Amino acid sequence: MFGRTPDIFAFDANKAAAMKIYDWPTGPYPARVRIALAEKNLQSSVEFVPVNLWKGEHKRLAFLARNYSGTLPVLELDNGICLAECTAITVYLDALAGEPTLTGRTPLEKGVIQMMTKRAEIEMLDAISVYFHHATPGLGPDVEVYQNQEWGLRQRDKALRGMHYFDGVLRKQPFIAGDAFSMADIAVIGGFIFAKAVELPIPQECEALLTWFARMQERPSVRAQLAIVPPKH
Ligand SMILES: N[C@@H](CCC(=O)N[C@@H](CS(=O)(=O)O)C(=O)NCC(=O)O)C(=O)O
Repeated sequence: MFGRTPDIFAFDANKAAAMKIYDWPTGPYPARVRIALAEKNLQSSVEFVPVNLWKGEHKRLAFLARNYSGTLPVLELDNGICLAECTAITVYLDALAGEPTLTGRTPLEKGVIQMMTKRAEIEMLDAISVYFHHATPGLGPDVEVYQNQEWGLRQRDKALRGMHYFDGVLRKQPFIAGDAFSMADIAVIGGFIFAKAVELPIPQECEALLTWFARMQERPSVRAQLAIVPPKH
């Protein structure tokens, strides 16, 4: 049905060195892919190409040709194929190098990790992003061409509810999707990064969530990402 596996699935260390990631080093979503790359020991296989969000470079035709949605990050393969969307990029990277360690090995693990990653986006990360773009100056007036403060504030409140939800999850299990670290944990870490960037505090009563985040920072991949100094824009 699918015929020959396309080249993009044939991992070749030399070819992989030609992979490019278009991103902003300290962006919350790009952080998800950077952490995944570190977890898979693939950082040396990619070239990072900065895209200045504050100048609206991600909304210019040249970039939109790489990602219709005009968001970062984008993974560009040496054959020109561009993968956008953090979850999709992580699934690709996890399958590219060795055994899957981030997206699940069994059908159930894969399903639960996908569900909890999407829930982390819907209930926390994306909600904070909407708050940032609609209820704060965001990327500035030249980029934020439409804002709806009420919608932004509603999404901020949704994110706070989401933090309580994940706190409840982590009172019953050590990681977001169960007994092992996964792509779902990385998505919630992205939520923490965005929450810090917009100065939205994690409620102090979310003790399990805060304890989990402290534990996540023991991972070299996470510690390294949080140590990146934001470049001037
Ligand atoms: N669904 C996308 C969302 C990506 C996203 O929103 N990225 C931010 C980058 S960052 O804010 O995390 O640095 C962006 O491009 N924002 C620009 C914009 O929304 O105009 C994904 O999962 O990759």
